Amino acid sequence: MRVGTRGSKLAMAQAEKVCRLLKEAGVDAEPATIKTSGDIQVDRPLHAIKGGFGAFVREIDDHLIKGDIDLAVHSLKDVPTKRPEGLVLAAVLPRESALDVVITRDGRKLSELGEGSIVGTSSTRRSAQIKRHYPHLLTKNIRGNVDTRLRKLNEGEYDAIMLAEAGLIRLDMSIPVERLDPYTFVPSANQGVIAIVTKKDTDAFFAARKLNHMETWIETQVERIIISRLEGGCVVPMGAYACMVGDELDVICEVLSLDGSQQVRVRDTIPVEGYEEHAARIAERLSLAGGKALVDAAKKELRGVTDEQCN
Ligand SMILES: NCc1[nH]cc(CCC(=O)O)c1CC(=O)O
Repeated sequence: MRVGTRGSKLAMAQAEKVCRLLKEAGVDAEPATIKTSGDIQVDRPLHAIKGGFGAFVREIDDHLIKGDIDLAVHSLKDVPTKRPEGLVLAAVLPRESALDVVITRDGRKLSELGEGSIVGTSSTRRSAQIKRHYPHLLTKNIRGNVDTRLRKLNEGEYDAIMLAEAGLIRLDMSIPVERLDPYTFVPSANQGVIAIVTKKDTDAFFAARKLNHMETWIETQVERIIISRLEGGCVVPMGAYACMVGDELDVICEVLSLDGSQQVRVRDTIPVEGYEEHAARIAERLSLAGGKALVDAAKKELRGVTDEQCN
């Protein structure tokens, strides 16, 4: 089985992990790196690349459809909820960490940074959350892989950077971080989860299925139902996090205005049984409480901006 992925260090680490797990399950698998337009045009800002971030996933999907590869490995949060005809989400691996973390040069926490300190992030969700919870801080776009971001932090261009803890874990980087409370800084839907996409009902599909982690599947489906109902896409400041405890799910979701001045959130516990309908109802509550209006306002303001970086 050829396991296709982008050429970034993180993507390759994810594909290697899937290959290792497939082999342990008795399936012969090897990684196949695909250079996407984003990897080729590294010197251009991401928003200048046609299609933005979702384009990477679509390019890999095209190779899957053509049959160049048998399985595609992605970060689930980058995989749009609408899938091309014939392709399916076959499996998700156990969630490593849904949390966002903050890294500073001297180990200070976000709350210890002085007035006007600059936090690097390209996610509209993260910058809206920082503006809301720490209005004295500034946010500034940052691009590049984790190594590049750390270098920019160390060179003093930023006082802090905020990113997904899962990326650091997958790259085996043990650096001191501040782990942010997910009920304050609600993570992006599906953050910290590796996904395997295949053609429907193929040998590759059934092979991938063996790796599926049911608890993570249910949590991430709840999150996907919520974000797809709000139709925010990848760039709107929105978070959704579901955590399964026994036969219940603790769910929190929120939408913010781009400047963080407005925030609508819903938190509730729902039963695992019938989770699809319960998740849809939570989405409806978020929408009616003003979430939909915030999504539409943010989309309008962001018109023309493609998914520069998924939330
Ligand atoms: N938006 C890009 C992206 N897609 C997946 C991850 C991290 C790994 C994950 O969440 O699975 C990242 C980087 C980040 O948000 O810091």
